[in-house]
Amino acid sequence: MDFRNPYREDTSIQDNAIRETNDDAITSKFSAVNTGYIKDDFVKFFVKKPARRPPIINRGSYVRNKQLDFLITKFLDIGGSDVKKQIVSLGAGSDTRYFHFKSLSRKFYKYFEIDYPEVTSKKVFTIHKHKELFNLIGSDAKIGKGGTEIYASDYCLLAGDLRKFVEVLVPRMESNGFDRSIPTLFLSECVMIYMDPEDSNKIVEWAGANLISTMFLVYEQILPNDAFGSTMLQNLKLRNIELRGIHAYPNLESQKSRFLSRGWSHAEAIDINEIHDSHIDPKELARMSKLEILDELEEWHLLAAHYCIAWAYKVIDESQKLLYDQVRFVDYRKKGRKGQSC
Ligand SMILES: C[S@@+](CC[C@H](N)C(=O)[O-])C[C@H]1O[C@@H](n2cnc3c(N)ncnc32)[C@H](O)[C@@H]1O
Repeated sequence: MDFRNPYREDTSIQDNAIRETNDDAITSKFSAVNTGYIKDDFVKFFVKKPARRPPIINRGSYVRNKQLDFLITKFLDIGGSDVKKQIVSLGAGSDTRYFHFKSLSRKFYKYFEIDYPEVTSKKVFTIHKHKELFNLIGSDAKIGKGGTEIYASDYCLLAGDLRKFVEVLVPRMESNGFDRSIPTLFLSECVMIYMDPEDSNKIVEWAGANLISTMFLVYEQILPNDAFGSTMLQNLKLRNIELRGIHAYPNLESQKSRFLSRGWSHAEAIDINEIHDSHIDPKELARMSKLEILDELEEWHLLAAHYCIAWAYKVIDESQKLLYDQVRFVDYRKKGRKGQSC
């Protein structure tokens, strides 16, 4: 008799498929780096099979990376760069942001990265293999848990399942220096969208309830119900990937209310079209137009409408609100208008 639970097997097939999305993410970033859209000296170490992506994907990667980096930099600047701050990158995969920021001499009290052990073991291997990466972490770095984790003075890579964030991962972060009393940024870049909302909500609720000063930054898909959105879901389903969170947070309003309904102080959400058209420096747009031609404009607008960046902050001390209100994009349209009226 076969006692295997078919549903459990199904879950592990889906979990595997979700882990594989990490390869897509890093391949796309590498394509954008190689084509000249973004600068990052570390992505190359993590790519298994380099592939050139079409112009709309490269442009999307540019907007995503540039603007997430911009908001993270704004967070790190709150109160001055000497104020201790920590970052928790949920489902960090092969993300190279820690290395990129460190190479720019950015300081963190601690940068935590969390992913499944199947993913972190590969990251540990790559970091250990390349001195360009290992040297940035520092000579005191230790590898643990069977080669799936790294503990260093300002970096901590942990292996675990985000569905057990509060019960398992918070104690593990705390035994590795996580400090509830300092400003903390949570980053979910194409991660919570793969989780059941009951599980991802617990992370948002825990952060809002237990930290004195915190910011959450989300990049993920929206608009599942129009023609483009349902084709996107069908295509992913063929690869056993389900966007479990998209129906709970299907648009910009719900992306904001995910935080506001849980007592967060402030939330914003903008789609990639709006960011591209209003918040990217026109000089950068001109530079990109020389890299390659973006002639599939209709497809670009559709794609860009289906991804958003949302961010929220929660502070106990009201006076901190003024500091967090500075975490916002530059509005180049307003800048232009101001310039014309002078
Ligand atoms: C699309 S990749 C994004 C990686 C990275 N955030 C980036 O943008 O480059 C999604 C990542 O989330 C991780 N992930 C998804 N669900 C997770 C869970 N329940 N626990 C731990 N990691 C998870 C996957 O393993 C994968 O590495």
